Amino acid sequence: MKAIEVENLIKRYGSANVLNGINLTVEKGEVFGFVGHNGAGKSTFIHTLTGITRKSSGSFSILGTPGGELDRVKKKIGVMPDIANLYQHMRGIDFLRYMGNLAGDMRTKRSYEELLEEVGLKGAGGKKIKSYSFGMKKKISIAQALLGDPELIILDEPTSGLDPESAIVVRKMVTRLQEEGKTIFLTSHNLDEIEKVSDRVGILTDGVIKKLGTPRELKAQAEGGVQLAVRTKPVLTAEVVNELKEKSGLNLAFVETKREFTLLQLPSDDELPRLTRALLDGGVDLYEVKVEERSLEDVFMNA
Ligand SMILES: Nc1ncnc2c1ncn2[C@@H]1O[C@H](COP(=O)(O)OP(=O)(O)OP(=O)(O)O)[C@@H](O)[C@H]1O
Repeated sequence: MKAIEVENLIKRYGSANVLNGINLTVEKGEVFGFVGHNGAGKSTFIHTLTGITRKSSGSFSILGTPGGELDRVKKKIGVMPDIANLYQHMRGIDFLRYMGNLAGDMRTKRSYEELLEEVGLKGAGGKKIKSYSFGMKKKISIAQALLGDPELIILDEPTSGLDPESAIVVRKMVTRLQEEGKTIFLTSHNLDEIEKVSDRVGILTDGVIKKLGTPRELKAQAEGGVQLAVRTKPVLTAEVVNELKEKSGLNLAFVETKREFTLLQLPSDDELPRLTRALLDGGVDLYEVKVEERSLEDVFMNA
């Protein structure tokens, strides 16, 4: 049984197809990172899968249950609410207990306090939510998604607005939840973070998933081969690089000079030994070569 299966899902708002035929399968136990620019439709996708909004057409199932029978499976899904939907007048701990009761959560008062601690809200349970900072509200939303021991946890931008230390706490939590066998579907605009925690990543562009794969697979698809930063004496100019290219027959491109480094592009790092030989044969002394990895950002920008 798959955690999420989506076939040709379309969601229209007025005449705009926000989701324009999404096909996706998320395996059980997977951490799936969903990325896309502002307004791409990530939240709309989550809202459709969780029954907050209705699909226009297509089909989906969650934990083996068709979208039309979502109520049967809702207790097994933990969704992080929008912070605007938190009960502001309640104390943090009371809010979690109240929501926990609704979700069939059996934990004791003490373990609600542990839950608060787990999301980085130790000692804040006695304060009213309206007095919480933005980051604290975000954390209690994450805690709400964990109530009732759900099998599938859906987190929409859990770390946006969190300080770096809190973001690390959340990332560790995601990894721990996966170790417990949970499936996690999360969105984030932080591509480094997505790469760190996700088994697979989907990039939503123009209403469809344009790129899908492990972070490694996606980076390997990035265009432009490998980028190298070489430190040489003398520092390489575009002219020297062109001469080198002609003499060696290497498919080499000059990118730019950054202080004592020259950035070069090669189709793949298989060509690196030939490049180093060509440099030495050309009377250039080589002090350092750094292969600059393609990032998910490169993939994202080209999606
Ligand atoms: N209830 C609604 N009625 C009409 N249009 C909507 C509604 N909700 C979302 N939209 C539109 O759908 C598009 C996708 O919005 P959505 O919030 O899903 O994007 P997102 O990828 O989550 O963006 P962000 O990264 O900024 O959170 C936007 O153009 C938005 O204006």
